[in-house]
Amino acid sequence: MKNIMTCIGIAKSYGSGDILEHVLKRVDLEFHEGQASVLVGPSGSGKTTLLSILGCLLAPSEGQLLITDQHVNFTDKSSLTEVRRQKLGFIFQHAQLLPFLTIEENLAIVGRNAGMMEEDIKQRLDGLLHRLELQAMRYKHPAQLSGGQRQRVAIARALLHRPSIVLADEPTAALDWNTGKTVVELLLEQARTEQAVLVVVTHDTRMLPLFDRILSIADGILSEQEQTAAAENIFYTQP
Ligand SMILES: Nc1ncnc2c1ncn2[C@@H]1O[C@H](COP(=O)(O)OP(=O)(O)OP(=O)(O)O)[C@@H](O)[C@H]1O
Repeated sequence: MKNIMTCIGIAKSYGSGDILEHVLKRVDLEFHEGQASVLVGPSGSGKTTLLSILGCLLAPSEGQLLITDQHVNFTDKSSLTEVRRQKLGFIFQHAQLLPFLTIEENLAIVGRNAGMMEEDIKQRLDGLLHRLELQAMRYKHPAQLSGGQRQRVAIARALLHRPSIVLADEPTAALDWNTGKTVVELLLEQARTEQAVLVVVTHDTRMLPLFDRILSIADGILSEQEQTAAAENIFYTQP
């Protein structure tokens, strides 16, 4: 399996002097194409911090991030924007669609930012709207959609430009369990179809068995749990 993203000795601290907080101590990780990881840990353990570094939104204090064998230069703003537009897709807790644009326009803008041809954008849009059962929403505005429908649009938007990495921060936190599970299943299915690396932060341990690997952060240290053992542990310990 092709290696898409590598963290080498990534550390992150906030503050300075006596109030220096070491949120991530040393993260060494590889992500392979088509691999879906879930990132868990207590509140404040550094999940969003790590996801932000992987998404080239936040510079690490130490270490290197490689995306498709290229070192990410966190001091070069224009190359960071280029990496984000070409290689990354994001999904947040709230879909964060542009309210004054239709669903079609919200999606097309991502393709244009990535430099795709209009014909390619149209074909890609048609395909994703069909796969995510959103055709009827095409000319509607975000406010006319339910929370689950908006998150399905957010999945389409994250995938439109064929990114090699898709990052999702609490994508189901604003949804009920059934809608949230459907959204995560769709996200997993679509990311696997596209052979993209998927990393999802969630507090919902019921989602864990759906993923290929479970990454857990505690006290600044990231560890990987065996999928079967972790899933069994969670099922037996849940109230
Ligand atoms: N910009 C910042 N400046 C200073 N400290 C920060 C900043 N961002 C995060 N932190 C601190 O870093 C720690 C980790 O925060 P982070 O948001 O990454 O955790 P998290 O695991 O995603 O938490 P949650 O599950 O509650 O969303 C917290 O103690 C937080 O207060």
